Order: sequence, then C-alpha cells, then structure tokens
Amino acid sequence: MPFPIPDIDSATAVPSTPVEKAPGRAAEVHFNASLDVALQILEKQNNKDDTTDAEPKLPSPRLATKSIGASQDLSLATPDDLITESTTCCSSRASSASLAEANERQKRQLEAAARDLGAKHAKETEVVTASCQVRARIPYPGGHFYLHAYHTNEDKKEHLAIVFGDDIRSASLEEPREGESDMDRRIRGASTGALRRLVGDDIANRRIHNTDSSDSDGEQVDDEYTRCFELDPAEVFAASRLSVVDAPLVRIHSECFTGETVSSVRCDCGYQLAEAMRLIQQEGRGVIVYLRQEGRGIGLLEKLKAYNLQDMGHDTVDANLLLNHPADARTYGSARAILEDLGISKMRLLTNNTDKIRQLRGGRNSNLDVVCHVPMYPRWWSNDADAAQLSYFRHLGLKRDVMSEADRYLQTKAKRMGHMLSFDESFSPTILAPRAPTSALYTQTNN
Ligand SMILES: Nc1nc2c(ncn2[C@@H]2O[C@H](COP(=O)(O)OP(=O)(O)OP(=O)(O)O)[C@@H](O)[C@H]2O)c(=O)[nH]1
Repeated sequence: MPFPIPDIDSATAVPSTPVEKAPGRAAEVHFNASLDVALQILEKQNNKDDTTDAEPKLPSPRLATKSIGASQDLSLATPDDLITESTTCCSSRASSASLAEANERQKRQLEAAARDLGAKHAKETEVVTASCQVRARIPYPGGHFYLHAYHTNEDKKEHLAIVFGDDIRSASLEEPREGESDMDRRIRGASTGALRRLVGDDIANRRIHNTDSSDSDGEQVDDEYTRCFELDPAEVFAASRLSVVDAPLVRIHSECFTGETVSSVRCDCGYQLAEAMRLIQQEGRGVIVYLRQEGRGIGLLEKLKAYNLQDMGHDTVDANLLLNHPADARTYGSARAILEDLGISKMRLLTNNTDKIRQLRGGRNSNLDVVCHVPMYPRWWSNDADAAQLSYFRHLGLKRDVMSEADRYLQTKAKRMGHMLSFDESFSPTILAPRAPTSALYTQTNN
C-alpha cells in the first residue's frame, strides 16, 4: 500500500530551509475553509429554492437515510439525496406553510453552524493560559514518564501532558502556592529542597532564553535547524538542561476512547498514541499533549452517532457535517499554552494533520516554532512486524520483569479490597509470584 503523502503545502513538509511563522493567518484560512462548506450547503439550498419555487425545500440534515417509497434504504444517502428526497417526500405530505417553516428551520441551523465556526475562529485567536495542577511519575514498559494534569482557561477539561525526560519542567507547577508546605508541594509533584532552587533557576533562564530567541533572525533559526537534525539525539539529551529545548519530538493527540481504551480499529488513534510514545521514548525526551477533544471536538456521544452514519455509507467528514458539526471542531490554544508552560518553544511535530500544523504555527502571541513535521507512518502498511508488535500490541506482550509495580498494586487489591487474586506466602514487593488463576484464558495470556 502506498505511503500517504499528506496534502500540505510545501511550507508544512519537513523543510529544507527553515519556515517562517504567519501568526493569525492559519486560523483565518482554516475558518474560511470551514465556513465555505456551510455556505456552500446554504447556497445549494437557495438555488434549489429558486428553481422549485412552489415546491417544499430541504429536510433537516439529521435525516440521513434514503426514502424509497414506504421503505427506507439505510445506506448511501448523500447530502444531494437529502435535498432531492426531501423535496419529493415533503411535497406529497406536507402543506407549503409547514414546509416553509422547515425550510426556515434548516436555514437557521446552517446559520448556527456558521456561528459555531465563527466562535471557533474567535477561540483560535484568543490567548489561552494553562496551569499545571499536578505532576506524577508513571512507570510503563518502556521506562517512565511524567503525567501532567492541566487546567486551562479555554474550557473545563483536564488536559494532559505526557512528558518524557526528567528535565522538562512545568513553570506553573513550580510556582509557589500561598501557605503551602513542602509536603503540599511534593503531593502535587512540585520540586522541593535543593532541586527546587535548581529547577527555579532553570525556569528563570528559560524565560530569558525564549525572549532572546523570539525575535531570532534567519541565521539563528538556520543554526537551530541544523543542530536539531545533525546532532545525535543522545548527545542533545546529554547536553540538555532545563533551559535548553532543542526541538524535541512533540505530538498533539486528541482523546479517542474508542481507539485507545477499547481498541477500536475504526481509527488509528490507539496505534498513534502507542507509536508516539515509542518514538519519543527512543529519543529519551519529548512531550505528548493529550487534549480532551474526543471525536475531533464533538464529544463521544456525537462521534458514536457519526459512526452510525458511517455505517450507512457516509465518510467521517460528511457524517460530522450531517450532524451539524464542523468536520473538525478542534482548536489548539490549550496545546500551545501547555507547551509554552513546559518550556517547549521549538519542536518536531509528530503528525500527518495539516490543520494541526497550521494552527500551531499560527495563533496570536504564539512563540512556538514547528521546525518540521514527522509523519506518523501506519506500520501495518509495511512488513515491519516487530515495530508494530512493540507499539500497537504492546499491552499483549507484557513480561513479568516490567510489571513489578503493577504486581504490588494487584497485591494491595487482593489484600485490602477483596480482589480474587492469590500470591505465594513468600511475596515481596520486588519479587512477586502470582499463582496461576483457574481461568484458562488468563493463564494462557500470562504464559
Ligand atoms: N467525529 C469523528 N471523530 C473521529 C473519528 N475517528 C476518530 N475521531 C477522532 O479524531 C481525533 C483524532 O483525529 P485524526 O485526524 O485521526 O488524527 P489527528 O490527531 O487529527 O491527526 P494526526 O496528527 O495526523 O494523527 C480523536 O479525537 C478521535 O476521537 C470519526 O470517525 N469521527
């Protein structure tokens, strides 16, 4: 299967020369493109109105099935079908007064959709601030990372940053809170003691460093670019301290319950998250900003409706549009704010998504520099089975030696919460020997 070449302009591909930023323009282009879709639908409707003056007009876009006589064909209803079918269907059943009403309602829906897009545009240009509430170490089969939970002023969601590398620190987390003790700081994952001073100094240096480079001329960018691609990542990592962020790998990932938690293969989201973790862990440092933008921002409930529409033959974009949502409702203000808080000013972005690149490069007051994008290659398209094994199926290949912390957790659940797991008498937190349970499936999985 051919490798997909993302449909992006030359400025967004891995550049041979550094790329310039165009603040504000990206959001504008994106907004206009989305608005165009809504307006085209509206215009289509108006044209129909002109040609069939006495006839009834558009149905609600929610009526996404074809009507054939008395029966319904639940497949392949296109927006055109909706227009045609509704005309026929409505003309035989409804009075022109109620049809005019339906038509008016439809117009209002499209205007509302256009307003939504306007709101999205406004959101894209507003300044978002992010504050890290807590940071915790998470051991996993590849080592450990630090999960950062954020509040932003963009919405009420708890956005996350999955941070690889001990030296990437959140400035907002480190800020002192009034009346807090050292223990309070430790509980929320902020540094204490000698480390606190060291981290504080480095964050202060980072601010100076970032201010200095924000008005960097071409020569300086060129230099950064060369460093980013010519140095051995291990060398960069070894040399790096808190104030130095040399275009690490970054992924901005949107929540997908179906793909990530229950392993749906309708999408590649589960794979992409696992693969991004694998690639970043290989380099030793980098960040995945995990945004709670389920279903490209429309939420799980609406995404499930979209899946039902897809089962009727619509693609993922039309399904959203038929539900009166933009094809992609996401903005990236929170991601920008989180990366800035972590001191990431330059990055290589793991993505195939042009809109994401454009939005990250644009935006008011953005200091972010997406040096290049690194494609997310679907490994199952090649014969690189080992790599696929490492990422997509990693939860199925767990070995005892990386599971000691999970085993301790299981022991507590068995001891204190009545979970049906039994351990040898000689149990110790480091050397665990769970007895094989009776379930054949469980036993097989653990062998
Ligand atoms: N509405 C909708 N959302 C979907 C669908 N499939 C996946 N998603 C959501 O899409 C988001 C991921 O979007 P993608 O475009 O696949 O990936 P991306 O993260 O934007 O792009 P990349 O950076 O190239 O991976 C997640 O929030 C998923 O829940 C779908 O069919 N409909």
